[in-house]
Order: sequence, then C-alpha cells, then structure tokens
Amino acid sequence: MVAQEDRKHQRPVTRRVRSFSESFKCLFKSPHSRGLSPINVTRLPYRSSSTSPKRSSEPARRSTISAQSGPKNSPIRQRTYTLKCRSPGLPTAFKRTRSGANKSPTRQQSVSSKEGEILNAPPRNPGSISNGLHGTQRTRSRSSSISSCGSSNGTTSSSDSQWAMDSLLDNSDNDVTPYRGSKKDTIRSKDRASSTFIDNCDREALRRATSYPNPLPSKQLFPKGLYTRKSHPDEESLESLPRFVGADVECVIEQDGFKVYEDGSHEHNIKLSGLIAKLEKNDSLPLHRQGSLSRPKLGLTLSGLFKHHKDECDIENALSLLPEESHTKESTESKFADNNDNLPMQNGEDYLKVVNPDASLGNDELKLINSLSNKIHRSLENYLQEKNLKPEKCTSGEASTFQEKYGHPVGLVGAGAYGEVKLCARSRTAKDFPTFETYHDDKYIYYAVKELKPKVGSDPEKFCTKITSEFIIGHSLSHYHKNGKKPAPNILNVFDILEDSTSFIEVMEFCPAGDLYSMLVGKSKLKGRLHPLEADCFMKQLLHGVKFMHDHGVAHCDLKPENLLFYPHGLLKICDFGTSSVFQTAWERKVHTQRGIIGSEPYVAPEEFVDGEYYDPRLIDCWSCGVVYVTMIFGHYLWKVASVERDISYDAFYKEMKRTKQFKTFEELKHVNLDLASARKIALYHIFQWEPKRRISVDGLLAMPWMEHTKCCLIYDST
Ligand SMILES: Nc1ncnc2c1ncn2[C@@H]1O[C@H](COP(=O)(O)OP(=O)(O)OP(=O)(O)O)[C@@H](O)[C@H]1O
Repeated sequence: MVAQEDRKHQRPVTRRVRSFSESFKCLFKSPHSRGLSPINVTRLPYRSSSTSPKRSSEPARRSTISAQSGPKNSPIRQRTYTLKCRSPGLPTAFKRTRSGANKSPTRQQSVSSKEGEILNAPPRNPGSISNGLHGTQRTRSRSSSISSCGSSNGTTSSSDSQWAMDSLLDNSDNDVTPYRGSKKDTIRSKDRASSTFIDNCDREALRRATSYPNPLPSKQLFPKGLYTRKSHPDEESLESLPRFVGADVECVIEQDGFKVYEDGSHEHNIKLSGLIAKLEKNDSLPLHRQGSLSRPKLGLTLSGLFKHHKDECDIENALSLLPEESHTKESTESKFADNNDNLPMQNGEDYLKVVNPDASLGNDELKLINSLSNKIHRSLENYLQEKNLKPEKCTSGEASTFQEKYGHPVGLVGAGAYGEVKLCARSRTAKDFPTFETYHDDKYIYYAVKELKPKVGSDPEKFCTKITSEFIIGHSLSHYHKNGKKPAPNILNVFDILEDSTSFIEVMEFCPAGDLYSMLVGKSKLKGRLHPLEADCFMKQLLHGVKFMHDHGVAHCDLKPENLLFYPHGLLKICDFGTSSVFQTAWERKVHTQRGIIGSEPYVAPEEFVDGEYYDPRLIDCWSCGVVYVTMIFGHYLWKVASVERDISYDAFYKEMKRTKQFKTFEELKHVNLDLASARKIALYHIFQWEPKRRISVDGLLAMPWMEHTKCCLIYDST
C-alpha cells in the first residue's frame, strides 16, 4: 500500500512557481516565450495579524506568509503564536447524557516525549473500548505571556513550547452566546462545561456506537423514544445536502453540545458567534448607520457632518464589478466542456484548447479576470491619486444597488489585513425561496462582506492580484455547480465583488458559528478539547473540501484554523483563497509545481523551507490538513516550524522518526477505540512524511481506513 501511494505521488509534476494571475497571464504569451521566460511569482504577504476588533486583548492569529525564498533568506519573521504547545494535564471532557455525573474525577496521565509533552489518557484497563475516556486530572501550569515564544536564534526549546493557549485569552465573552441547540441543550452544555468524566454504566452502548468499522443499525436494536434527533432550523439552508436522517436512538456521548448516538451518527452544536446570537435575540435588525460599511459612530459632531470620511466605504454607491449576466446561474453555465469557440486564441494557435474541463479556471473565468483586472487597475489609480471618483457602472440600465441585493451592515464579524469583515442582512423575499446559499433565519438572509482597501504606498499590481485571486478562485469554486455539477458543500460561497469610491467589497456566504480558531480558543477557555469523533468529522469535511479544490486545479496553500468556518450544526467551509495556487487550468494537462514559502508558519510543509525546491502544492495542503488535525486534537501545535534548523520540537520528531520509525506522541494518542486509534495513527504517519514523494495525497487519505470509517455528518458521493 505504501508503495502504491508512493507511486501515486510520483506522478509527473512539471515546472515552476506560478500564481493564480500568472496562470492566465502566460496564456497571452506565445508558447515560445512561455517556455523560455521564467515567470516570477512574488506572493504578497497580505495577511498581517488579524485580530477581531471586538476582542482586542485576544492574541494575534496566524499570519500568512507568502514569499519565494529559502530558509537562509527567509522572509518569515518571529511572530507571536496563539495556539501554543501547552503543558500537560487537561483531561478530555466526556459526559454521558442519561446518567448522573460521576463526581470522582478520573486521572489523565500525561505522556512526555523529548520534544514536549502531550495530553493522553492511558486506559484504565488496557484494551478497553473506552481507552480515551479516562484520564488523570492534573493542574496545568499556565503561561501568562505570549512574547516568550520566539527565541532569538529562531529555534524553540521544549520549555518555550509549553504555552497554554487558554492562558492567553480574555474571558470577557464567556458564556454570552448560547448553543444552537434546544433550551435543554443550552442548560446541559453549561453543566457540561466543567465536566470531565464519563461514567461506566453504558460502555456497551458506547462500544456499539463507535464500533469499527460499522456501528450497528439503530432501529433494529434500540427501542424508539430514547432520544429523538431534531434538525436544526438552519439546516434548511442546506436542502441539497444529504444528511443522516433523524432516528430515535440513544445518545451515548455528549460533550459541549457534540452528541454521538448509538447508531454511530453524531450531531454538532457549535456556538453561534456572539454577534449573530445577539441579533437573533432581538426581533429586529439594528440599523448600523445604514448605507455605510463603517463602524457605528457613538455620537454626531458638527465637524463630522462636513468632514469627508475618506476611509469609509460608501455602501450606497457600491456597484458590482461583475457583468450583470454573471450573477445568474444560467448565463454562467460553462461552455468549455465541448465548445472551444470563445477561446483566447493567439495567432491561430490552438494551444489553448480545453483539455481539462474539470478545471475551475476556464474560459468564463478568464474573461472575468480580464474584465475585473482592468476595472480594478483603473479604480486603483483613482483611489491612489485620491480622486474619489464614483465607480463606473458596469452595465447599461439600472443595476441593483448593494442594499437591494445584500441589505445593510448590522455588525462587525472580523478584521482582515485589508479591512473589516462586516455582517450584512436583508429581509427574505418570496424570490429567495427555496435556495439559500448563505445563512438565514425566518426573516433575514445574512452575508459576510469583506472590505478590501488598498494601503497607501502599496503596490497596485500586487493588490490587484490579491483581490482578483481571492475573488475569482472563491467564486469559480463555489459556482462550479453552474455546469450542472453538484455544489461543493465545504467551499465558502463567494457571490460578488463591488467597488465604491474608496475600496472594493467582496460579498460572501456568512458562516454564523465563526472559525475553527475561535472554536479551539473557546474550548481551551473552558478547559476542554474537541472530541476526537468531532475532530475526525471536521477532518473528513476539510479533506473533501481540499479534494474538491485539487480536483479542479487549485491548491489552497494557506489551510489553517482561521480559514475554516462553521455552521452551528458542524458544516465546515474553507475560505480565504487569496494565496491559493492554480496548478492546472482548463488548457493544461500538466500539474505545475511551485517553490517558495507560502502559508502560515506552523502549517507550512517542510519542503517549502528548502531553498529553491519545487514542490507539488497539493501535498503541502495535505501536510497543513495534518497540522490542523493535530491542533484540533491537542489544542496546541506539535511544533512551530517544520524545520529541523529552526525548531527543536520538529527536530526531535524528525530524529525519532528516523531512528525508530515511530513518533511516541502518535503512538500514545488515544481515540474512542483501539481500531480507530490505530487507523488514525497510520494515517498520521502517511501525512507527516517530510519527503513529499512519500507523503499521502488528500485522495489517498480519504481512502484510508481511518477516513473511510469516520462517520461524517455530510454524506459524500465517495463514502
Ligand atoms: N464568510 C464569513 N463568515 C463568517 N465569518 C467570517 C467570514 N469571513 C471572515 N470571517 C471572520 O473574519 C475573520 C477575518 O476575515 P479574513 O479571514 O477574511 O481576514 P484575513 O484572512 O485576516 O485577511 P486576509 O484576507 O488578508 O487574509 C475570519 O477569521 C473569520 O473569523
């Protein structure tokens, strides 16, 4: 099997670094010049620390690195880390639903390895099915500083590594937001927060639920009425997605709203973000300075009335940069499957023939890119020269206004490197029924609206590439169903890009349960972690989302918890395509390799640090998925940088693997049963191969027993 996998990875990959825009630019050069001139990709480090303005005391999130250089000349600066390696002792909180809590805390023993300590609970009875459910509770030593994380020589020590993520957090918004479950659930989840036990009496039910490979069918075995699964109100937004049908089955695990049923299925109840929870409590939407995307002002001043707010984007005047026709599904139907009529031919050459109709970037996108980048360049000139001109209309006739299409701003969701992310809402109309591609409730439809403002002195070319890339890749991936294919449930919908007199505005699907980063932070605050079955479900969704991207010629290149968003019932959405790489367009059969460091440090694959080495961007995504997974499981990083020169934790992992072909941390990692623990361990070894040619692909990973037998709350074609 390993040999087979290796062969898979040795598929010929060709050439060189190139970014999204270059994938297209090169199409306008003659084939001759394309072959000769190396295309230089400078990936703009566009993502500085993005801290939600609402929570200024929260530490900075991961920054995205995008550069093209090796370790010696690394553009990576020392940064502060927020998901730190932490000190041992946190037991995983498990609680049974039907029985009283066992008041005697079980012990979770920590396992130390050379490079750091991890959290693991050895079984009370080795071989028992509840191996991962009992542990030693130890007092954790908390670090109160995040600044200690980087040593001056760029390496990390194991003591450096023991920073507790939760110690870095403010507790200001604890328990403000309700769970998205029933009232009963809400109360239970509060009770559960401090619970760290599982009682023994229903072990048999738990064993059945998590039996490997197949849990027992529920209805034949269990009487009705024990526990009826209810669908969430927001599930109606996902009509097209098949889900496990509700059944009367017993809930055998309940932890922080995550429930596992006796038939092996499960249910997530992820907290709604504070903003949406507050909005839903009130009956009407607040008018946040209707017509403006800027923050609400506290008071009105006379001078303010006459002052031109240069940095505010003016929503009334925002106009779509998209041709009107591309808003409708029908008109964007892809024609390239068997029609090359509109190809960007050059001097009669036919090298732009569509050979890969599955690529998400084809003729339609090419046209859109051309039109968008022209408009963005023109507008950028105006912005940078502070001409403050109104945007030109893209279409003849009356284009709908931003407000008609997306409503008005009702709050602040987050902040990105180029501006804020706002929540906009508009009333539902009869026309909206039945398809919703974003979050909604009975009355309103919600959109996330991201402001992209050029910085003074910034390179217009880079800014243009960043927003074109972010929008086109997101838009094309999320509109792939335009040609009759199934929608990708794990890719964030990107709807529109508009401009006003000072900035560009990207309109996206709104995910009301926030991102994985916030979820992990929230768990950590409550001294809990993700249940392994919940983490497995997220991993499966993540891998399916990434597989979808890879199948369509795009590698994400910046997978990290901050870029994974959620719906309350656990639907995961991959977002932020600003550093994504197009490794294959519709006109290419070959997969392009690339070089240079791209992504966020702890998630960056080791081959990226090798100076000048070309790598397959799909495999770096796979590595990042592995890091995201272990971060979910441990609640901290295993290393800060996957470079033996720069990180002693990684160096220790590397040496241990070389010497023993094992990594103690993975060997001792527990799951709900031994089979799952073993299947997952094997998969982790396949992911964390520092030699890319030995690393498993995302496809391969999904086919491994671990993922094959992971019950996911979405049912995919291949499962
Ligand atoms: N569609 C969305 N739904 C819900 N929350 C969102 C959405 N988009 C962004 N957010 C929130 O806003 C935060 C910042 O947004 P985003 O990730 O786009 O900025 P960034 O990645 O820091 O900026 P950049 O685009 O420069 O990388 C996210 O971490 C997330 O919590």
